[in-house]
Amino acid sequence: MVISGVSKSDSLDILQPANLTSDMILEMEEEFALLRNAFSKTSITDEHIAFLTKQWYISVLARIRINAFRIELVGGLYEDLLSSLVASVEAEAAVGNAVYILPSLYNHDCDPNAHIIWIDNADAKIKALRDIDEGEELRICYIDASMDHNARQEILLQGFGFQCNCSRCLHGD
Ligand SMILES: C[S@@+](CC[C@H](N)C(=O)[O-])C[C@H]1O[C@@H](n2cnc3c(N)ncnc32)[C@H](O)[C@@H]1O
Repeated sequence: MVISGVSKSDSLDILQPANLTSDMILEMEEEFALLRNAFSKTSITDEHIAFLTKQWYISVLARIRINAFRIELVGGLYEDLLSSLVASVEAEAAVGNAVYILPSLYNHDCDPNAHIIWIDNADAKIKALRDIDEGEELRICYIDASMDHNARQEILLQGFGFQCNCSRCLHGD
């Protein structure tokens, strides 16, 4: 999970690539003001909430965005789940977003060997998509892997802030 490090000035870009409208910025500012206001009404001293700056809030939202999973509950056969790769499922199917400690550690691969699934409840389970060698890193796919090389690179860079080092991308596929 990306939880440490100094937030970069481009956090805001990673937060909502391409779609960051002035309304959304306004909404974030309102949420931040609400949060600060809530703290200021408690007996917590200013010194203890000195960390609570707008930049801190934005960096937290950015980290949540990078690490969060869109939960799509799937009932039915285990085998059917293979067809429901993360980003290919319609947004309407999502029941919420969540950050999980362990699943947040999985790196992305455009040819993943594992997939996070939700069956009946919000407990995240990992399903192998093929035989996995001992010691092989488990990697999931953050996006729709059926897109072409350039489209995947762009989404991963703009949306998740990294240049993909998976074998498929390194081979220009
Ligand atoms: C959800 S975290 C995954 C865990 C992260 N590697 C860690 O150690 O905390 C996502 C971050 O991992 C890195 N990452 C994941 N998949 C990657 C990939 N295929 N190529 C390069 N960096 C990747 C990027 O820095 C990305 O922002």
